[in-house]
Amino acid sequence: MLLKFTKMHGLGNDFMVIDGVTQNVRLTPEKVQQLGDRHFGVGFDQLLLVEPPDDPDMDFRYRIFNADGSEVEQCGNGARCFAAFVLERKLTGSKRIKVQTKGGPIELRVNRDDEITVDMGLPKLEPWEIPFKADRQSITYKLEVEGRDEEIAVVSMGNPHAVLLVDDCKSTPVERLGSKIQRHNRFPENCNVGFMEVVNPGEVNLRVFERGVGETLACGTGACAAVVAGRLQGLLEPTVKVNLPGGTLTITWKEQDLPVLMTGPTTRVYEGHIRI
Ligand SMILES: N[C@@H](CCC[C@H](N)C(=O)O)C(=O)O
Repeated sequence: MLLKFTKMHGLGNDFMVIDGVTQNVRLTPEKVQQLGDRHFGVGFDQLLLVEPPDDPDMDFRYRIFNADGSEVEQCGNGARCFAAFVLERKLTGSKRIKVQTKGGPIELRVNRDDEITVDMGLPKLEPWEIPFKADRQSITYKLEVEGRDEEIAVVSMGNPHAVLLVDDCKSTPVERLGSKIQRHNRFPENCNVGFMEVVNPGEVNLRVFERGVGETLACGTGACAAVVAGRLQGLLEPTVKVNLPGGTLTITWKEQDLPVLMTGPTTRVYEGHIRI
């Protein structure tokens, strides 16, 4: 079968986006891995599949696969690309798009063609919701890594995140620490690990070691989780500029019972087709 796709990115977090509304697409984890291979396939951090919704109140179903073939609950940068994709392909004419994901519903708002705000929903903080093994909910937890206690915050943005404060993002051993925390036995479904340096209450630097991929140039849900963790620790203002290696996102989280809003750009790189 000849499969049409679009290659896109959000701040260098790159995606193969497939229209599963007008094409009949069947993917296995092995197929996703082959397509995700940067030498033998298309190459991407995540594959995004647009499908018709199961829920009549929603406009689309948005499925997300990491490059290792695992299907996951949420992808923030992907959500912005998803909105640009469905508009460009005229799968919808609406600039407010309701999307069903494995991690819960989200709403996409298109401000300008190249800048999209996503209502990422409420962050979840109870340990069982992450999931994270702990007796009770707390703002931070001690986690033993390499024989030392690291202080982490845990947040679910639909998908699981650990967030650590660091003095200097650039010199942090993101891959070494990230891979240990990601697979720590207190995270039964593994997690994405963010290393956040607070520049001032309105700006942070962030690097994220993503589950199923490794360090990426940007992680939208990671940026949301970092701002939630920083706000809960009294370090950040309601709106924060999050500088990632691939560029900057604006994250707003005003209050506990309000959703997290993420604003940032999307880029279409090329369109292609591949025999699968
Ligand atoms: N790049 C993403 C997150 C993708 C999913 C993540 N790796 C996971 O396994 O949960 C983003 O922009 O949020």
